Amino acid sequence: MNRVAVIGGGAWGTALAQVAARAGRETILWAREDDVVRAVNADRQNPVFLPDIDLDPNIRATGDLAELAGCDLWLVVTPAQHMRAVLEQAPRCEAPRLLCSKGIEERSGKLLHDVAAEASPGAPIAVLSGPTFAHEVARGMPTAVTLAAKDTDLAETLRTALAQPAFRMYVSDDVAGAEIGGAVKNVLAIAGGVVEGRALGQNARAALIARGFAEMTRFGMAFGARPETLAGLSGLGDLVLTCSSVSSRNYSLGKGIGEGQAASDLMADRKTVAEGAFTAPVLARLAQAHGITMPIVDAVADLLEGASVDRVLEGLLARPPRPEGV
Ligand SMILES: NC(=O)C1=CN([C@@H]2O[C@H](COP(=O)(O)OP(=O)(O)OC[C@H]3O[C@@H](n4cnc5c(N)ncnc54)[C@H](O)[C@@H]3O)[C@@H](O)[C@H]2O)C=CC1
Ligand SMILES: O=C(CO)COP(=O)(O)O
Repeated sequence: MNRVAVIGGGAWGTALAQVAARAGRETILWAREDDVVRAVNADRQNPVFLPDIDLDPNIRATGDLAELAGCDLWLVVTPAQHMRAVLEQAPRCEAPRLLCSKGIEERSGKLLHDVAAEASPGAPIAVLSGPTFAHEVARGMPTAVTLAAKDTDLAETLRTALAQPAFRMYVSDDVAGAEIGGAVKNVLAIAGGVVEGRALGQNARAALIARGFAEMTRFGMAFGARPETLAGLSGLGDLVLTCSSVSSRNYSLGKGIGEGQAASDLMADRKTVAEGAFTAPVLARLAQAHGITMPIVDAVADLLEGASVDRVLEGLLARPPRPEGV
């Protein structure tokens, strides 16, 4: 695992390149934007997606996917909706793919490990997920994540290659659980932002986190996740993080909606990705198709389509009472 490729020069890809370089790996960061490649190589900075952070000299950027062919491990950090296309353009090789993006592919309804398996036949797949704001990880601040692979030897090998005292990796074999937590929390973080933007109060925030977690658990259990994974770093841990801070792009999007701005205006011209906006419609669709009740997710999907905050809130508060268990 000496040569590590990071595919995606956004905030999270750049932060993970820091992690790999600090672990002593020769690290190649593939970025789509020429100005990112230039700035990383010339100035050791990524001013476009992760400003004001000095990057490790062991990171070299490239805009050429062909250069990744000789790498021993690929960290895949594209936005979820672009993962398939980027992997299909990348050279064929059987280096393990560690998927670090969070989402569900909108058009197929597939989790990202299924997308990656189709786009990179023969390559082993693992997933990294958890409460990880990129700017904190890039600065070396203490962080813990879930690293999941069906093959537990692979998970251990990847952990050994990347883990550091301030980047703790907890291994698991629950790939679906790790992915579902990260995908669903992005949608719930938008709702968390609406609570803030509408000044609905701290009680409402706590209710949202608890009832949102019930929705995540219902969905996860139906799709093969284990409850302890959902209650861990990649589920509840990340839900708490992103429902509490404007550092979350999903939360900020929801905050703008709660303050009365149109979701379409907020989404237009965004350079950074708010994955929850793409996951919400497909998650709502999958839940409906499988008879899983997810009223908060449905509410977020409606808000993104332009429904009024007051009407959506009224609908949620008028739901008939039910027993608390999930
Ligand atoms: N930023 C963070 O703190 C964290 C992000 N993630 C996840 O990592 C993934 C990537 O997010 P960030 O690095 O934050 O991105 P970002 O929001 O910083 O940057 C946007 C990224 O999208 C890429 N992009 C835009 N259009 C594209 C296209 N047509 N094809 C391929 N790539 C395209 C850009 O090149 C850039 O890398 C997302 O799934 C996100 O949920 C996960 C954990 C933490
Ligand atoms: O996934 C994240 C932290 O774990 C980042 O959240 P946002 O994409 O909402 O910024």
